[in-house]
Amino acid sequence: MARITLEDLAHTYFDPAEGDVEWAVRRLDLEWADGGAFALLGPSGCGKTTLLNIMSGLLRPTRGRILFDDRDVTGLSPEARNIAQVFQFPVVYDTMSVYDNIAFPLRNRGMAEAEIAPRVAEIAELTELTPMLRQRAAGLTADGKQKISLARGLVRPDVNLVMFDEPLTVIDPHLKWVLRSKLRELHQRVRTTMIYVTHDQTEALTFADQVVVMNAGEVVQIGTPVELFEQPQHTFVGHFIGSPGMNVLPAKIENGTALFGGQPVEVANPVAAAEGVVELGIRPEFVRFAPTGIPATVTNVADAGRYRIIDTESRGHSIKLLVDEGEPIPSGAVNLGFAPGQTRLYRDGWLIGGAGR
Ligand SMILES: Nc1ncnc2c1ncn2[C@@H]1O[C@H](COP(=O)(O)OP(=O)(O)OP(=O)(O)O)[C@@H](O)[C@H]1O
Repeated sequence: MARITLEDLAHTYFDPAEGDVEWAVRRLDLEWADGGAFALLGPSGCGKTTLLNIMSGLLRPTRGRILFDDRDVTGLSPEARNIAQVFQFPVVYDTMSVYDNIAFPLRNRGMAEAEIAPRVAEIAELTELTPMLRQRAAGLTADGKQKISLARGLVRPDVNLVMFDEPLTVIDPHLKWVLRSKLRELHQRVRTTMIYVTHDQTEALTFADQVVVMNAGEVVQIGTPVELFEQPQHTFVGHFIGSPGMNVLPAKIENGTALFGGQPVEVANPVAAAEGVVELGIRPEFVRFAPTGIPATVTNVADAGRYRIIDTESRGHSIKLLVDEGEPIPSGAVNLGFAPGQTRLYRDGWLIGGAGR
């Protein structure tokens, strides 16, 4: 196990000497605590795989250093870093048995057969492979083969880090749910530093204690699932996490007061020192129908099981809110109230007075 530090890291696939090049990962300082369960979450193309390959040693960063505890590993090969990686698609030896596939990384490191057997048995149990241990891997379904990859990634007790790169892509939906909880349970048992890379918020939020959210080559927030939900430091986080995501509305600050459509709105973050055009963020969970407030019109009602998602329009802007099952929904002209403790202002995407900028 190790604490992983990324120091002043940046990467471009182009020649930086050419000047104004595109950066796949922009300047980054990040520490992954020893033994933590992390997720790296962001949309396609935001730089997750680039960062993962830099940490595993497949890619040398254009700038910066990678430390495992206090050891600089920037120039070390993947093998020398002693990490395990599970990829999106199964990597298995078809001609070997399931048992031999799982035992492979242990044999490779010279572990005695007497020690290998209980370790393989334990990991096979966790990944539900026990009944197939004697079968040849070739006979398994895509699900089964990916479970072997997961088991192989998890079997070595001495690794510095286990990285999962969208590992559940080929797994069927029911098993996905089972494996997600199993991975979390497994982390709690072994406490190896684990990083789970995904674009799926449910996978990230179920697995991780700390989620690192990336957008456009940049880390926009690191936080617990609750922090990301309750205190988004960037409008991207508000919008990307949550279903539906945070409402982001144009607003202004005049004489220390936040205004939406010219109407004063009470907000949670300090805005007295700011002035001018900003964005107002409020999650649908914290918008209510109210006797007075922001005038709006209901445009759509969608049933989402225990609650409904209401679309409204106010001064040409869409505002969503959630209403519990059984609660009445007014029609025609309505008024909306924003919970003041959950209404925040952002400038250029970043929370005003927040930690980001
Ligand atoms: N070999 C490459 N050459 C040039 N540009 C690349 C290369 N690999 C990635 N990129 C670019 O770097 C940026 C980050 O890509 P990266 O694959 O790291 O993102 P990602 O978040 O992992 O996306 P995905 O989930 O789709 O794999 C993107 O703009 C991508 O087009």
